[in-house]
Amino acid sequence: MLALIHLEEKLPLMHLLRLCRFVCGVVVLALGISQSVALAETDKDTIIVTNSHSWKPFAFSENGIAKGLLVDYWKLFSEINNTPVEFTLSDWNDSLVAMQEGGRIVHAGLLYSKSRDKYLDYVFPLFEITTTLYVVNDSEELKTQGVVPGMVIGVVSGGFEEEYLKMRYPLVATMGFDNNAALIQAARNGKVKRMLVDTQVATYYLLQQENSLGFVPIERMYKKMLYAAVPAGNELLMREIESGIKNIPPHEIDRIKQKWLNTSRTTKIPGWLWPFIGSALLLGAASYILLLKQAVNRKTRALKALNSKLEEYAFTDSLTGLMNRRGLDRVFASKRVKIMLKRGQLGVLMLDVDHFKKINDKYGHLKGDEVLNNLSKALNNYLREAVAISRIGGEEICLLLPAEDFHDLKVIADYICSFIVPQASQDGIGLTVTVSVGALLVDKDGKETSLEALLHHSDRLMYQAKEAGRNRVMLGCLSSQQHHRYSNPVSV
Ligand SMILES: Nc1nc2c(ncn2[C@@H]2O[C@H](COP(=O)(O)OP(=O)(O)OP(=O)(O)O)[C@@H](O)[C@H]2O)c(=O)[nH]1
Repeated sequence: MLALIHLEEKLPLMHLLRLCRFVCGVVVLALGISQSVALAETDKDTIIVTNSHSWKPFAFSENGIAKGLLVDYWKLFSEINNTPVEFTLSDWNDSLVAMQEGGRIVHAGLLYSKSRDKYLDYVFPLFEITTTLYVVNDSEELKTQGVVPGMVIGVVSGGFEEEYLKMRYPLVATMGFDNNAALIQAARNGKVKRMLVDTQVATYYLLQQENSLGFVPIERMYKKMLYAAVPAGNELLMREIESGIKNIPPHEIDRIKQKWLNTSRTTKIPGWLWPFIGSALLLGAASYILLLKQAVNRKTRALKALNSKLEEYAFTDSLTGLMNRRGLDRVFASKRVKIMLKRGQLGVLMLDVDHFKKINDKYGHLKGDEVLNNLSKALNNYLREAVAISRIGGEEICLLLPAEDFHDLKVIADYICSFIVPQASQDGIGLTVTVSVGALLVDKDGKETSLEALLHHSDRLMYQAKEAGRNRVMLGCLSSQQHHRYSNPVSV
């Protein structure tokens, strides 16, 4: 620099310009170097992540691929912090040896112990883990025994379980296995009767087996945190891991825990099962609705039939099957009768069996019933034109018939008395049936057209027929109150 100043003093302006260009070049070069240093800082080196290759569900190797809760955790760490990681899973002891060799290496998760403290710096608590003593399920004695001196307990070599037992139960013998898979296999083969294993690991392994109850947990030994650890003294790596872990959102950690710690055979439902169950439920519901609809329709039809039957019963006389008084009311209210009334074409006939009491007394009540039945059948069979044939009293039958005038009414009444009524007689036992009839022609001039009134007038005519000697017809017209006596040739 002194030399440069010296030059500045001596050289003219041209040289001064050249000097300026040189200084600028030096500055640009310096900037370039500092930039490339900064680039090297962001382009992070790969971190080796180590753990066991048989510690399901925390870390394990399947077909050469690293899997498990801790593997997912460190993959997430890598993604979020843009730091490449590489998994080197091995037997447990080898993973600890690798940590002792140092370098840019992280132990994915392990328990704190004094012996490990010598070569590890623990960074961050990751997950809680419980460790349980398991015994074979076939011995009640083993199940109730607990930990006693001299007993042999299977453990993973170099694992915290081994260290824990030696420290807490120095008189207990341990049988070491390279990894959890080997330990559990030995337990299942009957080589060890007791084993001290992390609860989550045992649950995961045992649930994969057919006979999951081969081993039972008898005592929870401890509950501790799993830590991430770096080789002792590597401050820079420790800080990088610590700040990187803090960047991981808690819900992502929960998701990973959910994925690995809630895994069991019972929850493994194949993907196709849900749509299948959905379709089956839909189909079931649709069939149920259809069946329900059919059942409701069937029941409605049956109910309708029953209702109409009940209705018919309500309008029918139970002895003769003729319509009763209610039935007569219904027919009288019909359009057909209204038209007949309007046109003056309705005949109302009141029939009363003569000396019916005598028939009952002489032949018995049942024979009296039979007479009523036979008379009803004959009326039904031969009076097709009748609008109504109704039994309205004991032996009283009322007929509504079309009749335009007295002549019509006379012809019909004659036909009834001389042809239809005798059908109820039983000549073999000397039972002759005759009736007295009140036959009312409802003239179109007639003002009073209620059924009550018509029955009353026809009844009066019928009683006149009785008074006149029975077995005869008394004709009458409502408007004129004219009565025509008509005698039937048949006599009692
Ligand atoms: N068998 C039978 N008898 C009945 C029934 N309903 C009413 N009677 C009987 O019919 C008889 C009617 O008698 P009455 O009203 O005195 O008249 P009758 O004997 O027919 O004499 P006249 O009507 O005056 O010709 C009574 O004895 C009643 O018990 C019935 O459903 N079945």
